[in-house]
Amino acid sequence: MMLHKNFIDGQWVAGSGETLNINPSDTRDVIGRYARADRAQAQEAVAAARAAFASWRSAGIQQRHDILDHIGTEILARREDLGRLLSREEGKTLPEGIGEATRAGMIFKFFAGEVLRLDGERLPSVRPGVEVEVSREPLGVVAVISPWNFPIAIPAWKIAPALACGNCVVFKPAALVPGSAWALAEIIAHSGLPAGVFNLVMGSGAEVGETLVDSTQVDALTFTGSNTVGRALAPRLVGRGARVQLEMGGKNPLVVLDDADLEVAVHCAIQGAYYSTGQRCTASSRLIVTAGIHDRFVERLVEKMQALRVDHALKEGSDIGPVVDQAQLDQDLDYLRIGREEGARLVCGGDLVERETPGYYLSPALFTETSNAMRINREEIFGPIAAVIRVQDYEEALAVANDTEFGLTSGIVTTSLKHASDFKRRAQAGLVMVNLPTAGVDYHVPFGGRKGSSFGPREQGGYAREFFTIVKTAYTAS
Ligand SMILES: NC(=O)C1=CN([C@@H]2O[C@H](COP(=O)(O)OP(=O)(O)OC[C@H]3O[C@@H](n4cnc5c(N)ncnc54)[C@H](O)[C@@H]3O)[C@@H](O)[C@H]2O)C=CC1
Ligand SMILES: O=C(O)CCC(=O)C(=O)O
Repeated sequence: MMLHKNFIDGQWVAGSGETLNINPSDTRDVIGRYARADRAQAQEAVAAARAAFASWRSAGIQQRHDILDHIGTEILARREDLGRLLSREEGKTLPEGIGEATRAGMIFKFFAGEVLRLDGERLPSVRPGVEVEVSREPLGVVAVISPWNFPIAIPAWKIAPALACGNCVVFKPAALVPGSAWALAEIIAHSGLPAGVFNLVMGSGAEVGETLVDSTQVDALTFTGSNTVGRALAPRLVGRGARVQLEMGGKNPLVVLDDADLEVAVHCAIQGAYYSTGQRCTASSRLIVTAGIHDRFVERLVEKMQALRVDHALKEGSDIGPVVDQAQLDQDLDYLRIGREEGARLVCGGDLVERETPGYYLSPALFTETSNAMRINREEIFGPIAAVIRVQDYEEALAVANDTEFGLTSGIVTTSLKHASDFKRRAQAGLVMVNLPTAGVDYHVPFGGRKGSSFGPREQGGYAREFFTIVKTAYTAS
């Protein structure tokens, strides 16, 4: 089996060890061998990025555009294969895997266009005879640390804007999903980028991640992952004057009001809570339902949940793939136990399921009779588990929705324009969804949360430039 190497300074290099990635739908299926970088290699990658910066920052915008556009074209041309690899490695279903690969291609295309749109401003000065220009410059070396749940889209929405703005990149993917990261790196490696502008170092957070965080040659870190890790890393970067952007967890509410269209409400709950095995930071884990529709909603939701097919991610007809690995499955099972101990009623699912292939299969679970104070409603579970909270009216629903330390996405299902408009104004979240699932976002508009979910400027869309560039104000006597 071929060893997939790290990519440093334009060269493919073996690491100090190897990682095997395993298919969570069939644990007998070893997908590949991936080089594991150590601290020294992480430092070499940073040094290569630093050395490449001077020329890349001044590379013409046509060259930058063409390279990013080419990467996007390649990803789109290979989206079926990339999607298949992604689904095999991460466990989301094949349509979801191909959808994610497509999104990654679109992201590179979008940021190719952004290269041409990185504008500045020219203003009159308050002093006669002076002109003011405001321009944007790249930061330097950007470290990209990404999680396992979106193995190609999240790296794409960090790497593409970083390069578009003229930065060099050192990319450390999650150890569970090196395959998608390597495939993306291979496409980037063949795109005509000068050596050192993009580097891949696969390895552990403790070794490679920590080295990037503490390297004085790294100017910025863009991180997506757990709240615990993100919160711990941020002060270290800020302390040495580096920039940091964090996207972390969510405990996203979906409010369902009495006047909701029942089918829309159930569709949003199923999509938001259980698709992608609930392993999305945008997942709806709290279903906040007013009393008049509560019983009908629960009954219809359970009916639909029972029809969901949990099976091998690559099998046709699978709605929900496996949980990503044993550790995440243990975490999910722990929360199922905690929910029961807290007095919540498990009305559906939560069972380990046996399929033809040995995998981490868990049936989607629904708790009812829960309160917002319970741990299952306060902590991010990151699995196919949701809880219904019964409320009396819209005001209570809104208060419960906002009563969380997180603030990534917040959804409402209603036919009332008044309540929808009010919710858009008062939901304490970075993203608000009306009659749509809380998960599933566009690639050309800002993405990010409030409170404990995010830190720093938004990702994606034109707003990404706020993080990946630094502003300069120049005064000229005319
Ligand atoms: N909000 C989100 O998008 C995500 C949330 N999670 C949550 O986090 C839990 C654990 O998942 P993990 O993938 O292990 O998340 P994690 O936060 O441990 O890992 C995310 C990334 O950070 C790296 N990392 C870990 N420790 C580091 C350190 N000390 N220094 C630098 N880099 C470090 C990891 O190698 C990975 O690339 C999940 O069960 C879930 O609750 C996980 C993935 C995504
Ligand atoms: O829901 C989406 O489309 C994005 C989710 C996401 O970024 C995440 O789970 O990390």
